[in-house]
Order: sequence, then structure tokens, then C-alpha cells
Amino acid sequence: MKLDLLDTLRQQNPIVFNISNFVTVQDVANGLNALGASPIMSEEVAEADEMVGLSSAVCLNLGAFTQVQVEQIRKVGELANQKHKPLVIDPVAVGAVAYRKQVAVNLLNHFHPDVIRGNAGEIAALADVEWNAKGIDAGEGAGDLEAIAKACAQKLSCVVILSGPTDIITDGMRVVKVLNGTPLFQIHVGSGDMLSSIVAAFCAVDEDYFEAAQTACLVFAAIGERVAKATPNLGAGSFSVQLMDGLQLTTTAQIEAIAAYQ
Ligand SMILES: Nc1ncnc2c1ncn2[C@@H]1O[C@H](COP(=O)(O)OP(=O)(O)O)[C@@H](O)[C@H]1O
Ligand SMILES: Cc1ncsc1CCOP(=O)(O)O
Ligand SMILES: [Mg+2]
Repeated sequence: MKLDLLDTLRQQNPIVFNISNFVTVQDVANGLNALGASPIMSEEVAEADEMVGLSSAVCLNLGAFTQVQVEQIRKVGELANQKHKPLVIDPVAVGAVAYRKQVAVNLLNHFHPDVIRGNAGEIAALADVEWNAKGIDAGEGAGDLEAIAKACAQKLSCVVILSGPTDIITDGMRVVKVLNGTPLFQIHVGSGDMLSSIVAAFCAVDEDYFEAAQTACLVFAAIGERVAKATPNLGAGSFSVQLMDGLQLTTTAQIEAIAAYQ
């Protein structure tokens, strides 16, 4: 685990280009900014070439697209591959909505992601494993999560993060598990979207995307855990405020002190 990547990220302040969704776009922008990256968003395909060109990483969130936006997402994904910019995909709710899975699978025929980050329901759907996803949430299933994450990574030849109470990060062969976190993440819509964009930010500062992905998961989960423990009776509203402060103010040493992974 390369925790010093957080210091590198804060020194380099990489530009991360996000196609976000209208629900969580502000959380994603502010989360990246607070941590030490430089977010930029766009909904216009005409500026895709310039946007990808000026960015150090790209995060495509499939949370709430229109057909016009699918064209933009495809173009940006293709450009990211052509310009060798790290590309992260967040396949929101592909396990719950057949149309979304169809769109996601079609997009993945046009470009190759370096990292896919989703919850159990989303990663199971991409791996074609039986699972009862619940809307944007993981839902329930009987399968082994590590095996599902590995199957998805092997099928799509990329790093996969299956997030949840334990984050499972795999390149299809190697597996790292991040045990930090807090259940408060579940009552804040946008936790997963923030994590996906933060994964892209770490990929901007380390070409080893397996390392970048696991560090991003540890940093995000440990900061959430730390702020949750620091404030008694934290609720959904104040957690999101504390989380933003934590992303800005938590040091590498403070994360190292509570880091739990295997
Ligand atoms: N019950 C939980 N306990 C601890 N951490 C959690 C829990 N549920 C989710 N997380 C954390 O929340 C973040 C978002 O993950 P997740 O909830 O799986 O994404 P999504 O919002 O896309 O469903 C990750 O950092 C994950 O580790
Ligand atoms: C509620 C909702 N609806 C479409 S996208 C979205 C946000 C999903 O955010 P997250 O997956 O980070 O909880
Ligand atoms: Mg999500």
C-alpha cells in the first residue's frame, strides 16, 4: 500500500475530468477539491478533445445519462484511451436497470477502462453473476464477493473495486481488501461517486492502477471512519460536512495510524 501517494496527489494537484451525474456532481467536485485534486466537469461533446487533453485522469459516471450524454461519454472514453489518460468507470445501478447494463456493456465495446468501481450489485451485473441489486444500492446476493470482483476484472481486463463494508480491489489475480469505513457512508448519496472520482485522482499520480485504486479506497474509507469516530451522534447531514473537512485536513500519518487492510 503506497499511502505516500496522498502527499504526491496534494503536491501535484492533478486535473480530473468527470462526467458526473446531476444528483451528486457537487459532492464529487468538492470532494476532489478538498482532497487536493482539481476537478473539472463538462456536458458538451464539442469540448471533449480539449477537456481530455488538459486532464490527468478521467472519471465517467453512468449515474443519470440521457442518450445525448451517452454519445459524449463514448467520445470521452475513446479520447481518454487515445491520449493514454487513466480512465475510471462508475457503472451506477447497472444491476437494477437492464437498459443501463445494455448501455454500459455497449460503451465498454468502444473503450477500455483502467478501473471500474461499483458496489456488489453493479460489479456482479458486469460479471454476469446472479444478484438482487436494489436501485443504486448493492442489494443482496449469495455469491462470494472476492470471486465476483475477480471474475469482473478478468472479463473486462481491468482493475475492479467492489466497494462496501469491505472494499475488494483486484486486477483479476491479486486481491487487496480495505477494512476501514463507517456505515454512515451508506446514508450519504454520493459516497460511491466521490470514491470513483478519487480513484481517478490517484490514478493520475501513479501509473500502477492497482496500487492507485487500493490507496484511494484506504484514504477515503479511513477518512470517513476517522470523522465518524471523532463526533458522537453524527447524522447524515453533518457527516457529509465532516467528511469534506476530513478530506481536506486529514494527514497521511493520521490515516496510517488507523489503516486496516489485508
Ligand atoms: N457498511 C459500511 N461500512 C463501512 N464502509 C462502508 C459501508 N458501506 C459503504 N462503505 C464505504 O462507502 C464508500 C462507497 O461505497 P459504496 O456504498 O459501496 O458505493 P455506492 O454508493 O456506489 O453504493 C466506500 O468507501 C465504502 O468502503
Ligand atoms: C440517487 C442517484 N440516482 C441516479 S445517480 C444517483 C447517485 C448515486 O450515488 P452513489 O452511487 O454514489 O450513492
Ligand atoms: Mg454508486
